[in-house]
Amino acid sequence: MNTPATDHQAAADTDRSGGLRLDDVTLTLGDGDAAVTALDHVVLTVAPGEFVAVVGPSGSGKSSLLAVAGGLRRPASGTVHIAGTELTALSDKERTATRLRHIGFVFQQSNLLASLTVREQLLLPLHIDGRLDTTAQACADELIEAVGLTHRAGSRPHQLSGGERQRAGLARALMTSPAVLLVDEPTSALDRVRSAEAVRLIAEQTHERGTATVMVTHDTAIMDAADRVYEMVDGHLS
Ligand SMILES: Nc1ncnc2c1ncn2[C@@H]1O[C@H](COP(=O)(O)OP(=O)(O)OP(=O)(O)O)[C@@H](O)[C@H]1O
Repeated sequence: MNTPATDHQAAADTDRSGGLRLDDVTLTLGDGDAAVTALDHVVLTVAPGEFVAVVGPSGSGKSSLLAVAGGLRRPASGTVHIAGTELTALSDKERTATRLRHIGFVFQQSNLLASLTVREQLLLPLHIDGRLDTTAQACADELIEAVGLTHRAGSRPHQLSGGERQRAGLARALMTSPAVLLVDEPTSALDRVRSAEAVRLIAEQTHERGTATVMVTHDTAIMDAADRVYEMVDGHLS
């Protein structure tokens, strides 16, 4: 596979052979009597091009799982590997650099910047990084087309529907051609039909671009598109 997104990222020399691996990961939040075991000896491997869904009720540890997998939180014990790199062995600075380069996040709220158009949202990180060349622009246009927003490329978030904002958030997350894509409850703002569409699009992009994707959700109705489904209960993954 050789998409413009991967071409563009060639310089980043991501080792995609690794995907995502969590080994015996435990996370405790809070102190003393208020301490909660948010992740309890979690083991999870997601291969490149694989779409894994994690389903669980509120408070079961889904957001904690994404925070640890994405290097936003350090686990109390266990290891996290991303694209062949042990995230848990890195300094804070190295971890941030690895996160920016190799991990894409799609949040519940799409977190788009109000003043920017869809196309500008995708190009902003490269602009800041001084890497805004024609390849980057072609990559942005290709991703915008892939998520069906070409006709909305010049629109700002307030001019978009909830589903369109989600799709813009997905395109933005894919812009760095991440090895790992972490998706938090992509459908909370959407109706049934739009939810199914959003999840199908994530599955399609995962398979096409070879990302190792984890989607957490409490919505059991949207799991059909996933290659594997896990259940999270009280920090346990099974
Ligand atoms: N800062 C904190 N201090 C103490 N406990 C916390 C803290 N943050 C979260 N928790 C607890 O950790 C557990 C896991 O929380 P987490 O947010 O990962 O669950 P979740 O499955 O994502 O929930 P939701 O679906 O409601 O977002 C919960 O019991 C929660 O109350």
